Amino acid sequence: MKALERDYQTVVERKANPEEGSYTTYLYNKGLEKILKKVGEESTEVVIAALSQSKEELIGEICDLSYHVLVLMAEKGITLEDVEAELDRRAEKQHNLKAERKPIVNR
Ligand SMILES: N=c1c2ncn([C@@H]3O[C@H](COP(=O)(O)OP(=O)(O)OP(=O)(O)O)[C@@H](O)[C@H]3O)c2ncn1[C@@H]1O[C@H](COP(=O)(O)O)[C@@H](O)[C@H]1O
Repeated sequence: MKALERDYQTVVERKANPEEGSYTTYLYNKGLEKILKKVGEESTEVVIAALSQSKEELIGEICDLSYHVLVLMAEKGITLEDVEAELDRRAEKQHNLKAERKPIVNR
């Protein structure tokens, strides 16, 4: 997804070059615990929105969570390619398992 790639590049850039007034820089300065706290908070807000709010509000909360996960990834040196490689590995594994499955014979 292009927006995720763009935002990931932005948060990585903020790590290399901190900017005054940047929320991302604020998070890095606060450190890992603060980033993890935000990921936890935003996850809970996604759950609440899914249960009781509109689709638009849920999309907003998913965006907040995605952004904070990107900051966590940059903080931990994880790239989008790392995540993509793991997703590909899982898809390949599921594909192979599916090929091995015996068809269910209807009686
Ligand atoms: N996608 C986001 C994004 N989503 C959410 N947020 C910020 O996340 C914060 C979360 O709001 P909260 O009310 O939960 O938190 P808060 O009360 O403001 O602050 P704390 O609880 O963290 O103390 C808000 O201040 C939002 O502005 C984001 N901040 C930045 N981005 C992206 O990151 C880019 C760089 O932003 P800066 O680093 O600010 O230049 C931007 O161009 C955006 O693309």
